[in-house]
Amino acid sequence: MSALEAPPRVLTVAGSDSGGGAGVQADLKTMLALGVHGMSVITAVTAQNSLGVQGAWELPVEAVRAQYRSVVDDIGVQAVKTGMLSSAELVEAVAELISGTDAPAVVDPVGVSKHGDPLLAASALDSVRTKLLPVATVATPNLDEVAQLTGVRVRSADDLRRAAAAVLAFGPRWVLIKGGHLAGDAVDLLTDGAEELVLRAPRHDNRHTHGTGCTLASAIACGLARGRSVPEAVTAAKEYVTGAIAAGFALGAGIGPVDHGWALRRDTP
Ligand SMILES: Nc1ncnc2c1ncn2[C@@H]1O[C@H](COP(=O)(O)OP(=O)(O)OP(=O)(O)O)[C@@H](O)[C@H]1O
Ligand SMILES: Cc1ncc(COP(=O)(O)O)c(N)n1
Repeated sequence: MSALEAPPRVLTVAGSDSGGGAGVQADLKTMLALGVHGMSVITAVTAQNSLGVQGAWELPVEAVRAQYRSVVDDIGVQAVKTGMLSSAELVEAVAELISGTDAPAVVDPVGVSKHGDPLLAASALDSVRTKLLPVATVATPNLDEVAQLTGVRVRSADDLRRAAAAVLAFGPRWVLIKGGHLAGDAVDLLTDGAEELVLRAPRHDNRHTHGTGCTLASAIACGLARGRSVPEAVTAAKEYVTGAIAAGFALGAGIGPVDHGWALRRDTP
């Protein structure tokens, strides 16, 4: 890239995590580490730290729409990533904005935080199923989100295919079922119903995993913005998040963040 050439642009539509480990903060750090220009539409502000979510405040839908239009109409995007959307009204507004944007969308259907604090109203689940998933290029639910959205409970890696089929029925082009909450290797399944890719990484015995899901989805969006195929982007993103988990560090008294900067330091003695 020459000095005058702009990097690919990626937009996150997500909530703010004051502790800097998940949400918009994780997304922008991932984008910096992966060499794209990161931009944000903030949907909600959370008071959050290593112990949990102490408060959450949603933004008005017109503030979300205005941020999105400001970015897309002037700067333009090569990929969009969504995270915490909080309410049915915001889910539906964001789905409509994405459907009018000519760029791939990675949808992380964030339901609850690692500590079990709700980040999406129960009344918004149906809008996620019927409005948001159909506009996703890739949806990246974890096992709790799969259960909430489809009723399918994954107990072992053998159940991942059934979970993927249930999510694909809502209309995303691809689904990545994240098996990070299972025991043993960290196994995820990517499929579009025809092609299938199993992504396996050794489980790192590290409790500092705050923000894994946000980081993975953002890294996928970075790959798509560079013009990579979905399997290529997901493979590279899995490698990035695995390294970030291996380097996760303690902060505060609870669960610390993954290290978004690990790949930048990889070649530094
Ligand atoms: N201990 C671990 N070691 C290696 N990889 C892991 C570990 N925990 C999770 N992963 C991987 O991290 C990625 C994110 O998966 P996870 O299931 O944690 O998502 P998530 O629950 O949405 O994340 P979060 O809890 O941050 O919202 C997946 O690729 C998963 O396999
Ligand atoms: C604003 C925001 N968005 C997403 C998450 C999910 O991340 P995690 O499950 O690691 O807490 C979060 N905690 N906060």
